[in-house]
Amino acid sequence: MITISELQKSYKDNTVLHKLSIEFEPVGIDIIVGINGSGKTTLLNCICDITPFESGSITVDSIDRKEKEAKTKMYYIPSDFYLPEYLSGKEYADFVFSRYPHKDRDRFTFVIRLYNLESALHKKISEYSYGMKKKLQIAVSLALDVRYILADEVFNGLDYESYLLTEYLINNFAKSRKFILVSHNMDYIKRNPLARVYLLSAGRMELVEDIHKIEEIVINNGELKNYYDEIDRFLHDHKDSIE
Ligand SMILES: Nc1ncnc2c1ncn2[C@@H]1O[C@H](COP(=O)(O)OP(=O)(O)OP(=O)(O)O)[C@@H](O)[C@H]1O
Repeated sequence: MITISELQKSYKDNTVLHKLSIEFEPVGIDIIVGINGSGKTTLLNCICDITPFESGSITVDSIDRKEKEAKTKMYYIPSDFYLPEYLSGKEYADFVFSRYPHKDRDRFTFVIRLYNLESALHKKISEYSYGMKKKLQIAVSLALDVRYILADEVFNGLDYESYLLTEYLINNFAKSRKFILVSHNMDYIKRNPLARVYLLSAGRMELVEDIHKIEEIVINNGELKNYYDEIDRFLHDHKDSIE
């Protein structure tokens, strides 16, 4: 279980996470939604010890997140990732695998084949498209025997077939591990009612009991309602020149 307790994180005077407490169970899929800038990436970065925080604690299966043992229980696929472009896909995978005690190379080969990346594996990452880089990272993550896979907008950049394939992989691999996904993909959220959905807002997280209310919550929590009203007023007051 990943246990976050009273997590407080600010950037200068901008408090992003405010005494946030949450527990992520060790299997299944948890999805974090929230408006832009609500702190979703910051939260994942705090869990993976990429970003320091002022107070509170984060443990991974009761081990402090800073311990090596905690880090080898997690793998993180960030939304903005910088892969070493001078390596081939295979060299990159081997590099990641060397840092984790337990992995299954057959699983890696299997997922790479599903993604049609076998021949690309020997090419330099600099020749990969964004979607190919994403698939490489997903294949690496699924090959690792890690309990927790954290991913920021994992479906971005995938074509529709690859998206459906990735959804199927995640749903099935989640039977024995945990995926913590930051996603704005409402299609995915609606298609996977067993996933738990959390809304991050004003520095805190709450479970969304009824996912059909997400749109309503986002509209009311953010500026969207005001923007809708502004658009209506603007179109009422300004004649559209195309008419
Ligand atoms: N390195 C940083 N220095 C200063 N402020 C930062 C830094 N990183 C993030 N922030 C601020 O922290 C807040 C949360 O940012 P974060 O990227 O965690 O949000 P997010 O929910 O992931 O947003 P998005 O949906 O746009 O990806 C924002 O106000 C952002 O401007």
